Amino acid sequence: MRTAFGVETVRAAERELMARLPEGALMQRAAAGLAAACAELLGKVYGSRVVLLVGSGDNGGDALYAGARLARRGAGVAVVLLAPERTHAGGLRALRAAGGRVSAAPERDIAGARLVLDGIVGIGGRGGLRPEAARLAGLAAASGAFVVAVDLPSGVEADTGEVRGPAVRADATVTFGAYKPGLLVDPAQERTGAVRLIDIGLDLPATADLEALQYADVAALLPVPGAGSDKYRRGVVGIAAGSARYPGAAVLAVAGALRGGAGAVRYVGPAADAVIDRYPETLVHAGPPSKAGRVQAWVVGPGLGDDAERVRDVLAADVPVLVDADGLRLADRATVRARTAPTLLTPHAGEAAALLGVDRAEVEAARLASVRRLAEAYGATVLLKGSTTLVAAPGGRPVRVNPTGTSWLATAGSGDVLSGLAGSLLAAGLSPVDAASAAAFLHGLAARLAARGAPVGAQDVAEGVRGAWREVVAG
Ligand SMILES: NC(=O)C1=CN([C@@H]2O[C@H](COP(=O)(O)OP(=O)(O)OC[C@H]3O[C@@H](n4cnc5c(N)ncnc54)[C@H](O)[C@@H]3O)[C@@H](O)[C@H]2O)[C@@H](O)CC1
Ligand SMILES: [K+]
Repeated sequence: MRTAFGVETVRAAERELMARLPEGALMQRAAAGLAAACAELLGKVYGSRVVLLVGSGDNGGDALYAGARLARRGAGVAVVLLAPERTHAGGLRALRAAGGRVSAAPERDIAGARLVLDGIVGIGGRGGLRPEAARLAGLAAASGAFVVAVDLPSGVEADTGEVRGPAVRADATVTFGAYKPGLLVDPAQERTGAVRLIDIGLDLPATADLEALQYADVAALLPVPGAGSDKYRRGVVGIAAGSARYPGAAVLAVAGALRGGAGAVRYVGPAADAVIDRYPETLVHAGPPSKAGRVQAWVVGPGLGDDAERVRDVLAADVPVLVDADGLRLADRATVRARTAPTLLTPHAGEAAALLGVDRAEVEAARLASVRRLAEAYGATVLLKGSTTLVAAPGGRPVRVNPTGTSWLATAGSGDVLSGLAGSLLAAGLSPVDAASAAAFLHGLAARLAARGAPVGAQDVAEGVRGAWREVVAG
C-alpha cells in the first residue's frame, strides 16, 4: 500500500523526530537524498550546470544543502534567491563554502542549466506562486533543463492536490518522509513528474489520509473460487441497466460484470435481447428487479433513461447497490441515506457536480474535497471517476486513489464496464471501498493493456480485464 499524509501529520512526526536528533540532522537527511537523486538524474555531476530556485523557508534550505553537495562533486551551482533577506542562512553558507554562487543573471543561468531545483516553497506554501517565482518557473520550463521539485512542485496544495494559481511543472519530485496527498491527486499530480520518496525516519500514524492500492493489495482482495464453490456461492450480481434507446450500456455493464468474479450475472430490463445475443451466459428477466430472483448485489443506472421506478425498486433491496449514470440522477438522497445495506455511487465529475449543486470545474479542481463531501451527503461510498479516480467512504479515512488510470479510458461506455465490474466484486463479497478500488485498479490496467498506446473502445477494456486480473495475481 502506498500511503500519503497531510501537512499537519507530517509536521507532527517531524517535530517528534527532531526532538531526538541533533539540530539540522533531519534537513541533512533530506538534502542527502535529494542530492543523490539529482546526481542520478544528471549522470555526470562534474561540470554540470545546476540552478537552485530558493524561497524563504526550509524548502529552500533543502535545495541549498543539496546544491552544496552537488557543488562539492564538481557541479557549477548558482542560486537564485527569491527572498534574499530571509534565505536559510546555514544552507547559503554551506553552498558558498562548497563553491556555489548567488546568481547575478538568473535568466542566463537558467537558460544554460541542465538541472533546476525548485526550492521555492514546500509544505509551508499557501496559494499559487508569486509573480517573480512564477516568472522564474516559466524560464525553467522553457530552458529545457530537467526540473526537480523539492518535496512538492511549488504552488500546488500539499493536502488537497488543488492548484489555485501559477505552479511549477516538474519532471521529477523528490519528497521527504511521506507522500503528500497532493502528489497523488490531480490537478497537482499532473505537475509532479516521477515522484521519489526519501525516507528520513519519520514515525507516521497507522491510518493515512490517502492510500493507493498496489498489485499485492489488489491480489489479496480478488475473489478466488474454492473447491466448494458453486455459481450461487460465488455471488450473483444483478444488472438493472439499458433502455430501448441505450441497449449498449446494458451489454457493456454485463461485459464488466462477467469479468468481476461473481458466479452469475442476472440482467433485468428492456435490453435483454441485445445482452443475450452477446453474452448467452447471462440470466435475463423482463419484470421488475424485485421479482428477478436472489442476487448478492445490484448495479443500477447505466443507460437507464428515465426509469425511476427501476431505481426505486433496486434501492429497496437489502443487498449492496451500486448506482451509476442515469441512476445517480434518479436516486433520491433520503432513500439512499436510509438504506441499511451499503450503497456505492460512481459519478464522473459532471455527475458529482450535479449531485453537489456546483459546477463541474469546481469538482475537477477539488476532487478530494468533492468526493468526501458527496460521501457524507449520501451516507454512501463514492467512487469519483476521472483523471485521478478517488474512493471515499462516509466518515472514513483514508480516501483511496487509483494508481492505474490512463487517459485512454476517456471513451464512451468505459464507465458502464466499470460499474459492472465493481458490482460483480460487491456480489463476490468485497466491501464497497474494496470493490470500488479493486475495480478501478483492474479497469485502468485493462485499458492500458488493451490500448498499448493506441485508442481503445469500452469492449476492448472489458476484454482487457482478464489480462489485468492475471497480471495482478502474478504480481
Ligand atoms: N521540518 C522539517 O524537519 C523538515 C523540513 N523539510 C523541508 O522544509 C519544508 C517546509 O519548510 P517551511 O515550513 O519553512 O516552509 P516552506 O519552505 O515550504 O515555505 C514557507 C515560506 O514560504 C513563504 N510562502 C508561503 N507561500 C508562498 C507562496 N505561494 N509564494 C512564495 N512564498 C510563500 C512563507 O511566507 C514562508 O516564509 C518542507 O517542504 C521540506 O522541504 C525537510 O528539510 C525535512 C525536514
Ligand atoms: K518545492
